[in-house]
Amino acid sequence: MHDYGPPMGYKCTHELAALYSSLIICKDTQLTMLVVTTLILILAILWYKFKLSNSSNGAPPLPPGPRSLPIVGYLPFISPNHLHTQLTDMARTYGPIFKFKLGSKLHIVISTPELAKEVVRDQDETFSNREQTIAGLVVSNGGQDIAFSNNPPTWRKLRKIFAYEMLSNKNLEASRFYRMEEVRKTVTNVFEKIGTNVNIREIVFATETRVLTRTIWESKGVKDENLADEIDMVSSNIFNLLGKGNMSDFFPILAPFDLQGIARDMEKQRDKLDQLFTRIIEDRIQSNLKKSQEDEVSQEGKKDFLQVILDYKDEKEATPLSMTQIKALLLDILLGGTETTASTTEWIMSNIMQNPNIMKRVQKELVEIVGTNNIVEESHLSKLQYLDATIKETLRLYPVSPLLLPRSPKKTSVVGGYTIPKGCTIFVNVWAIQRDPRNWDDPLEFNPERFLTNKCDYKGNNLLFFPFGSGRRLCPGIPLAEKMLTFIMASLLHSFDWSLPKGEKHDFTEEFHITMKKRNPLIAIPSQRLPDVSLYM
Ligand code: HEM
Repeated sequence: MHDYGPPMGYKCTHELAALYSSLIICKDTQLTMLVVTTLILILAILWYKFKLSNSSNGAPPLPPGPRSLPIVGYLPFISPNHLHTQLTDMARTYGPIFKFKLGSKLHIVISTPELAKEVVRDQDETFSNREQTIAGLVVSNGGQDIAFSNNPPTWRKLRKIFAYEMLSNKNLEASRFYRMEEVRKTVTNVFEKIGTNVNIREIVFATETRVLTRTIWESKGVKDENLADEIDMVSSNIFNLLGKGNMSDFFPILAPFDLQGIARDMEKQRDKLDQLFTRIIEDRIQSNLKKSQEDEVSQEGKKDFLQVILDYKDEKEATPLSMTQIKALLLDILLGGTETTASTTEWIMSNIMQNPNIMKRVQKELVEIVGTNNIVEESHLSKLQYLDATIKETLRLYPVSPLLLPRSPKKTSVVGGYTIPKGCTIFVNVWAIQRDPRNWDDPLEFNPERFLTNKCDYKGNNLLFFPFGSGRRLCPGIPLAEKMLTFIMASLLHSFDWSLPKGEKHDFTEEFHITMKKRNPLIAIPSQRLPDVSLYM
């Protein structure tokens, strides 16, 4: 029996007594409640202080010296499909820099141009490592390519060859014919489908794969459509696997079990691609041996990419590239170029179709620059300023890599006054920055006009608009991407009018895998626009 009387000043009524006895049963319970209440109070105070220290609104000034960034959440293993929007919402609560754990891995999210500058420009060297995923490491043979590499000497060498040799103006000019022929083939294919459903993403993916495969190895002779189709299929499979959330990445302790079979499936795809590449490279080495030195393949200015890579010799040591390095370059150009261009084209077309006035204006420009008794050629592209602005506006609202390719600091460093531990994962939320009302007027309005007045480019110098990244890891494929995006869009809009299937509505739902694409593919119906049918042949 415990004797707890009513508090002083209370009349002992039956109700009060009943309430009292239901709340306070014994002394031990009272003590427990006291401890629990105190704990809750302490946690509430800590949470409040923590929120304040992360809040962008009314945040107290940071004390001098780096502070530890508190963890704002432990996201359990999640499907990454909406990661960029989730992280944008979290930034509204926790401010422009916050950290959270995905599984056992620490992630830091940056959501303002000022902080992005600290990472990708001011401390570019420190933050130049990539966050390496298991699928990425498998497909790149342990990061031996450019995109997944964390080995500065190899990365530098391969990137130099990629940007200055393969994608040099001279080589891009030499491969102009393949782009022209393949884009024309696509126009003919679409013409045959007039009045029926066309999947925009699929036709662009196939066009881009054919352009790239021919640019890589078909300077003359190798015309293997099946090979291009096989590569098309393997690349799509690789992309699917790269975009899957892998438990082993978030809980490395589980990696040996490969519970989702992602590493195993990726090994299969890598081996298939490896066999295809081996076939192509060995064929070329054999045919080079047979051919005379005056052969077209080896003539200045007429080399395809494969020949450029095979002829490359290290400046100092005069050593050629290893077979693994050659394959790694082929892998990067195929993976880097197909999915990104196809997804971006689909977003551009969706936005243009949803805005009939913009469609009219793009087509009016095409009539002025190209004419209606002519076909689009690369010489027209630089004059298509309104189309260029429309592409930029799409890349602003729908950057296909909304969090860039994640980076990781080589050493512990400081960003925004906070300590950033070595080896964590950094997400630069370009999607949030490019939609932030502090950076853009009416940010959610699709308005290409803004890029006619504001002549900014996407070469990584302007951290309000950097869909291709910035700093030393900036996308090296920009010259090719820009040509292909403009050429395909100009050709599809010059040759056809486009409408949605009856009863369909525009759907802009995003889904983020390794790139951000439309959840439901854009299906559109083409109709003939040019008077002369021979312009479609
Ligand atoms: C619409 C087209 C494209 C977009 C939006 C795009 C975007 C990007 C982004 C955001 C990055 C990461 C940059 C960073 O971390 O700062 C990147 C890297 C890369 N891109 Fe692209 N890209 C496109 C087309 C291409 C093309 C056509 C190629 C090749 C022909 C390519 C090859 C690469 C490679 C190899 C990397 C890795 C660079 C490195 O890690 O050093 N990309 N791209």
